[in-house]
Amino acid sequence: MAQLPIDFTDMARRTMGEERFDCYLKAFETDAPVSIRLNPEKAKELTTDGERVPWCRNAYYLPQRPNFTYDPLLHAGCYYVQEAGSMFLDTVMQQWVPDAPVVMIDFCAAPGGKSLLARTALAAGSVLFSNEPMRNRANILAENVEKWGYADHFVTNNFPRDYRRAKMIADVVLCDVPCSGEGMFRKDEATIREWSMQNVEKCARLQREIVADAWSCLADGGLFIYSTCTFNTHEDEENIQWMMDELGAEVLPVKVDAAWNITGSLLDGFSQPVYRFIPGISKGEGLFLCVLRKGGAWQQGHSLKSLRKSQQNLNIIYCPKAQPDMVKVEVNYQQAMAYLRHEAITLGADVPRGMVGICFEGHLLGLAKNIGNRANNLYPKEWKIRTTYIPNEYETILRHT
Ligand SMILES: C[S@@+](CC[C@H](N)C(=O)[O-])C[C@H]1O[C@@H](n2cnc3c(N)ncnc32)[C@H](O)[C@@H]1O
Repeated sequence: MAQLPIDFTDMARRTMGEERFDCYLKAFETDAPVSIRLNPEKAKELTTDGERVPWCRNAYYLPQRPNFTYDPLLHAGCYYVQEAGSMFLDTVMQQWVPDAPVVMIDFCAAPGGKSLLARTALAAGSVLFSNEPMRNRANILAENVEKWGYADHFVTNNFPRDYRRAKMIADVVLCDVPCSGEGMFRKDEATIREWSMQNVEKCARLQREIVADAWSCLADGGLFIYSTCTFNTHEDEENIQWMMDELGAEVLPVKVDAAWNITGSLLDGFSQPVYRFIPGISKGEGLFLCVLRKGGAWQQGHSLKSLRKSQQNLNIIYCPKAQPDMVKVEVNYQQAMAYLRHEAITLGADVPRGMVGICFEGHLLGLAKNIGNRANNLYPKEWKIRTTYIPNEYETILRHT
């Protein structure tokens, strides 16, 4: 592992305290836990035997990291591989998001883990806009959203200021802001090399810019969820203090279980409820999260009414489409992998010509045009898996209930 920067260890030891910091360092001697979240709309008959992630519905730790690329059910959107700490969002959504149709915007959404979780947790009739300003990352987000397959889930490629200019209004806003990534050090060595005190300060400034634009899109009485995957108080507590002072935000508490070992405020003199998952202390990688509310009375349905007009000014790169009626064809594991590699596949002689849906274990992978002696593969080229090796046997990650 790359050496942790001395400025980081000095600061983290000071803010976390000696005992916590030692637990955190010890975490580097073990691998990061692997966890997945099932899609309740698609994986109805599926489960897995791992230990449950206690703060999130439908979520499990796996005993080891399988090669997910070789599982067609991942590509079918039956589950998503997500770091467990990030799944704390589910507890927050259950406690604070109204059980009524709402508009939600996730301003920094790629690759999409929190957006997919949020879409699953929102009440029917809600609309979620998942935004990502970097085009290549927005395309990955759109792929994940399409595979997850919920109605009323849009992907945009804008900056938060474009939403402000479009006068978009949401009941719930999530800003999982770009950060210095201290919580990812165990999982991703590149974040260690990129870390510097200057970068922490640069991130803290950018985060305030994003938050200010996002805040202007929040309805009166609306909820604002701020999160980072870093531990330093400049990007965390100090930004929350700034939101309270400059934007008039009120911080809301979240009921948590003591067994989750969540760490609260690490800033002297700051006693608002904030929630930190520190590797070695909570079972996951790093997360900082705080829930805030805008003043004023929330009016149900108000934001949905103004949506049509404001969304015209956004760069929507994906909107959900209804699946056309078609014949579904079940394929075996080798055929499924060939299909996902964008190769032509041959279907049975009894399969009718024309557009067919290719399914693995009953789950749709995508479309093909059957022309008789072969089927033209219509799986999106950008999604194709690039592995040349395919295991002979299907190693299942999920099992039927
Ligand atoms: C921590 S990641 C988000 C992870 C995501 N929420 C998830 O759960 O998969 C932060 C994202 O913010 C994006 N970003 C960078 N600059 C931004 C800006 N000015 N406004 C909004 N998002 C930005 C990054 O490209 C990155 O995809």
